[in-house]
Amino acid sequence: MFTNQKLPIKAQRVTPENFKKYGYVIKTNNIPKQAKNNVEANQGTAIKQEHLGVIANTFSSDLTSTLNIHIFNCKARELIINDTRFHCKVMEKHPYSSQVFIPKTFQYVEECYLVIVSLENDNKEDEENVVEAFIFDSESSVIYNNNVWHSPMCNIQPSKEIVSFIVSINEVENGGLLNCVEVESDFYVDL
Ligand SMILES: NC(=O)N[C@@H](O)C(=O)O
Repeated sequence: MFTNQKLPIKAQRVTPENFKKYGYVIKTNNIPKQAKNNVEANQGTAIKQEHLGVIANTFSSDLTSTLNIHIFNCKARELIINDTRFHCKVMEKHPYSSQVFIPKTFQYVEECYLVIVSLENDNKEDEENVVEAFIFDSESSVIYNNNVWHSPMCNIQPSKEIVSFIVSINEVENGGLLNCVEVESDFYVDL
């Protein structure tokens, strides 16, 4: 799975295109003038940018799942080698729900958080996953598709202040592994 990565993974700046196979990137705080998904709303008092992402719910219909809202107040993560390298020790996934993280900071932060992802592979447990890492600014939200492996949220902002994220995810009460599967990992990401 994630304990035999040969070299540190080099993080890249995220775009909707390079992140597409893992989920969605939603840029807030900018109203693209000619975006194809702009529509007028609220009797002309708002510009709606619609269909920017999907929060999937693939729980079995015989389970009661709820689309919950949480806030994760994420502390700055420890970075080594002059704040350039992150040691990823845990990966997790939500088998039956997407998960969205919407950051809130008091000012723009170019390198705000690190998203480390990997697609579920159908091969054996002992085969290494392909992992990619992306740097998000503080005006970009992330939606992880269900069953996409990801590191627990990783605040890398240089000021070392807490970054609060509004988080939404479908969950089954006391669902345990139905809601979240965690595995040990041991690899490095270079910012
Ligand atoms: N993704 C993340 O940071 N953590 C959550 O999935 C969680 O439920 O802990």
